[in-house]
Amino acid sequence: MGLQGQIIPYKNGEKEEDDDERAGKEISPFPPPPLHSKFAVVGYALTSKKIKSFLKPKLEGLARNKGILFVAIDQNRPLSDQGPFDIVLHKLTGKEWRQILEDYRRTHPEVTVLDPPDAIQHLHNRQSMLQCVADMNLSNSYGKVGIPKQIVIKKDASSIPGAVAKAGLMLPIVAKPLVADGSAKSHELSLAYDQQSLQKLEPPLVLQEFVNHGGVMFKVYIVGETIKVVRRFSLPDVCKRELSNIAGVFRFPRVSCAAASADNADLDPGVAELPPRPLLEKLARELCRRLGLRLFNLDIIREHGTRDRFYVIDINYFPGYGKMPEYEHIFTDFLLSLVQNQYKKKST
Ligand SMILES: Nc1ncnc2c1ncn2[C@@H]1O[C@H](COP(=O)(O)OP(=O)(O)OP(=O)(O)O)[C@@H](O)[C@H]1O
Ligand SMILES: O=P(O)(O)O[C@H]1[C@H](O)[C@@H](O)[C@H](OP(=O)(O)O)[C@@H](OP(=O)(O)O)[C@H]1O
Ligand SMILES: [Mg+2]
Ligand SMILES: [Mg+2]
Repeated sequence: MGLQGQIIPYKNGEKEEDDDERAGKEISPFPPPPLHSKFAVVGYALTSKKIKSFLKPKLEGLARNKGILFVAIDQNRPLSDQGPFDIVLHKLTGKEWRQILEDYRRTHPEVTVLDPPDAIQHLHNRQSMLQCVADMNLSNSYGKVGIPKQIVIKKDASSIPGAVAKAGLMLPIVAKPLVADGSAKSHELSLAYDQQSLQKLEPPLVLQEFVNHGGVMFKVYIVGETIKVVRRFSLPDVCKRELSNIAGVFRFPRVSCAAASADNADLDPGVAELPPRPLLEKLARELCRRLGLRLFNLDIIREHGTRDRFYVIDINYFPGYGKMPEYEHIFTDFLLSLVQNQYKKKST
C-alpha cells in the first residue's frame, strides 16, 4: 500500500496552502517524492487528451499539498508490479484493459478502482445507459425525471420508417450511434425531420424523440457524493411550422462543449432556472447506487413550457471535469475521503 505509515498526513478540510494560484505555481514541476513516504498514491491510466484536460498543474499541486500523489500507470508492464497504489483512476477502452483491471481488482481488493470496468461498460451503450433512469421513475413534489421515448435500430436502415411509426415516435428525431465509447464517431449525431429521410441513417443507432427545451441544457457533474450543475447552450427548439417545411437529415456537432457555457447568458428565467437541487440530489444518489459508479455526469433538459418535467438524455463516464467549477478541490477531497475510509476499514 502507498499508505505505509501510522499517521495520515492529510489535512482534509483545513485551510492550508491550497490557494489556487499558489498550488499551481509554487509546487510545479513536482519532483516525485519516494513512494515509501506517507502519500496516498493514485495510479492513473488516461488518454493523453484526458491527462491534458484533467491532470492540470493546479490539480497536481493541490493534491500534493493534501498528500496525494498521481503516478502514471505503464500499460506495458504488469499492473501488480507497479505502485503500490491506494487508488486506480482510469478511462481507457478495450477488452484487454478491462480484463487487466478485473484481474487486478480480484488480486488487490484493498485498492479502490475508479470505477469498476463492468459498471462503466453499461454507459458504453446508449440504450443501457438510460435504462436506470427509466427504471427509477423518479417523480416527487420537485418534479418528474424520465427519458425521451426511444428505440434501437441494430441494422437495416430501410426498416427505420416502419419501426418509428410502430413505436409512435414523433418527429423530429435525434439519431445517436448506439455505441458511446468516447470515440469521435460515437459523438456523430443527427436530427431527422421527416419519415422518409430516416432511411438515410446508418445503424446501429438509438433513435430518440427530440424534446424542445428552450435551447439550454444542464450538465450535472458527479464526484462521489458531490454534485455540480452548469448550464450549456443546446439545440434550439423545433417548431411545428419548421417541421412541416423542412425535410432531411442534419448532422450536428458536439453542441454541449465548454465553449458554449450558458451560465452567464441573458436567458428566459423559465428556461435558465436550474433543476431543483433536491431532485438532482435524489437522481444522482440513486444513479450512483444503481450504476455502481462514482465519476460521471449527466445531461438533463427541461421540457419547454413546463416547470418540472425533466429528461435525462446522456450519461458520460469520467467526463471533462476540467470544465467543472472547483473540480480540483472537489476531486482531491473525494480521493482523500476514499483513502481515509480504506484506512479506517483496515484499522477496525
Ligand atoms: N432527445 C433530445 N432532445 C433534445 N435535444 C437533444 C436530445 N438528445 C440530444 N440532444 C442535444 O444533442 C446534444 C448531444 O447529445 P448527447 O449529449 O446525447 O451526445 P454526446 O455526444 O453523448 O454528448 P457528450 O459530449 O456530452 O458526451 C445534447 O447535448 C443536446 O443538446
Ligand atoms: O464534460 P462534458 O462537457 O460532458 O464533455 C466531455 C465528454 O462527455 C467526455 O466524453 C470527454 O471525455 P473523453 O474524450 O475522455 O471521452 C470529455 O473530454 P475532456 O475530458 O478532454 O474535456 C468532454 O468532452
Ligand atoms: Mg451529452
Ligand atoms: Mg455522451
